Amino acid sequence: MENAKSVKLVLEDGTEIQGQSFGAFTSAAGEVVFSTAMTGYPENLTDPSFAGQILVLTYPMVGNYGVPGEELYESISKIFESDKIHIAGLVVNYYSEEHSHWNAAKSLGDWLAEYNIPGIFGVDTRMLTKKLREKGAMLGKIVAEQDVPLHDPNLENLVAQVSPQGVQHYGSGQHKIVLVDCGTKTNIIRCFLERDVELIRVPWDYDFTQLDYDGLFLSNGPGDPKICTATIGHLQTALTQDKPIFGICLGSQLMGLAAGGDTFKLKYGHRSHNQPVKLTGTQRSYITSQNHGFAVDTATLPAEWDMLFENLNDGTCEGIKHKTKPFFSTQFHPEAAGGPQDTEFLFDDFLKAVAEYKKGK
Ligand SMILES: NC(=O)CC[C@H](N)C(=O)O
Repeated sequence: MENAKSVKLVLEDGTEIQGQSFGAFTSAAGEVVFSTAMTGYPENLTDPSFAGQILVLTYPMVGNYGVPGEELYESISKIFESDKIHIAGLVVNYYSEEHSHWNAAKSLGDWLAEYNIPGIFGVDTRMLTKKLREKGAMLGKIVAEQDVPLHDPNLENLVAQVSPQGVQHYGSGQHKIVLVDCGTKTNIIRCFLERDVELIRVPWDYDFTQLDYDGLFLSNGPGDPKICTATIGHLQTALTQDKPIFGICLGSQLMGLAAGGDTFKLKYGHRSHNQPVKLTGTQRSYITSQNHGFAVDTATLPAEWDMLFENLNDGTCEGIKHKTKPFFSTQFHPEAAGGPQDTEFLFDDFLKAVAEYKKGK
């Protein structure tokens, strides 16, 4: 892009990297994390789990396929993972303002500018990623004209910021599922609506234990799971009952905490579309889409819980399950968007458990 203004990326260890501005010419601070996914920026940027984070994309050329226009399906987005961009800033190597794709409606830079989100290009993202891998995810900022202080988004209740205010209903299928929305990706809603489900979407701190439902689902979401004490409290009540429970990503961490286990912050997290996981007790592995900075500490799980999936790169917990009750979770994203859809069958497994629970009632 010609005539782009200069901006810099500053890390908490003092590193300063000069680059050029695209998107909004403004300053922003956050936690700097990297994703090695090769595509999927429309999905990633609108995933509420990225709230507060400055995202570094290691794929060298970004923007080529532009950004699609909005289309609605059952009053939710058909294309994006929520109704706005959630990242705090974007860092890329080569930015392509020029784009070409059958459903592109605008450039990535124009889309970022619409939401007042800064981007910086011309950064050696591989050098930067090596640094983040060695030192761990760091606080950082993109600085345009005005300097801004560093701040740690994980100290804030980000879930409260991205969770909806009220209750919404979708679908008219036979299984009544409560979705606790801690910042859900819309593809989770789409995955349910493609199945035989009536969905009741409730805010993160809503007391769903009072509702009449057949199965409980806990969504993904931003920040440190330990901040969601209200959700953990309601979940503890649900764990004393027998209705099936399924959690994804933050939802998995909340299940681990409610069960009495602990979570910890990974050095630099897992963010990509090709993370291998192994199903416990088998030699079966799956390639999964992931975006998380925290994980359940398997060693702290109570005796009635097991690790369900293990990450084959670093051995960390990628899901848990109760030994006797129909409660399970994945740290990865079976709904994909972006990434491989190989584990979408877990939605069917959950609904099978719901049908069995209803039969046995
Ligand atoms: N995608 C998610 O739900 C992320 C969960 C949590 N915020 C983490 O970073 O680990």
